[in-house]
Amino acid sequence: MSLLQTTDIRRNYGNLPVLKGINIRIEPGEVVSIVGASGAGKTTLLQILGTLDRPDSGELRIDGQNVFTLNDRQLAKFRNERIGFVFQFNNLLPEFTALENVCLPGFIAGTAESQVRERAHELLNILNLRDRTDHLPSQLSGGEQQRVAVARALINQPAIVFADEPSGNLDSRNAEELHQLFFRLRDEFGQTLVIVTHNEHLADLADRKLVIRDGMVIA
Ligand SMILES: Nc1ncnc2c1ncn2[C@@H]1O[C@H](COP(=O)(O)OP(=O)(O)OP(=O)(O)O)[C@@H](O)[C@H]1O
Repeated sequence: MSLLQTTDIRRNYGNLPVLKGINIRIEPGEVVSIVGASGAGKTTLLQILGTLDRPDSGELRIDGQNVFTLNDRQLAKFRNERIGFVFQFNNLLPEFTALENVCLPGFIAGTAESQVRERAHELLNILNLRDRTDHLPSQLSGGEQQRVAVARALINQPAIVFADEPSGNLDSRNAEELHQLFFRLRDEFGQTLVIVTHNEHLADLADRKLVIRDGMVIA
């Protein structure tokens, strides 16, 4: 069974059809890029795949769960436990340290504090942030902040991670480092990732590239 499967997902904004019947499958351990012109519907699709938005019609299964049959509370719990997110602007909480930011989704999930902290340290080590655990976001470089956001996305061992323009705000060296990190997570941990990007190099490095045009997957 695929890790993620959509059936005829449609989404309109008012009378503007933005997604016109999306059918995709994503297999465990794949890095899939989503590309397409501005306004093609990439972010709208990613928001729906990440269960942050509901489609007007169609079905989404993640890890065997038909997610839009869940009510909002059940869906929020599913999202917290099974899905990780990395956004262009990392949304780290400015008054919390790197370690605390990484721990937060683990605490929300109700996992034992000692277990969450242990895993957060482990992730920060893996992401080469061992010396940055007690820094506030403002005391970190853009690349470091984004790696903290990746650690936060991984704290609950999600089935899948969605990233929307994750390197859009980074210089080319930091962007390249972040891209290498995504592939390391795939290779070392079998992590599944779906990445919306305008970065052609990253899009081409992915195991598979989905091209969205005018609300449809054309390749
Ligand atoms: N909340 C909203 N209300 C109304 N229209 C919206 C809303 N969000 C997106 N749209 C419209 O839906 C279409 C698709 O937007 P979306 O953000 O998904 O495109 P995109 O492919 O991610 O573009 P970009 O590469 O510029 O980020 C656009 O025409 C956009 O104006």
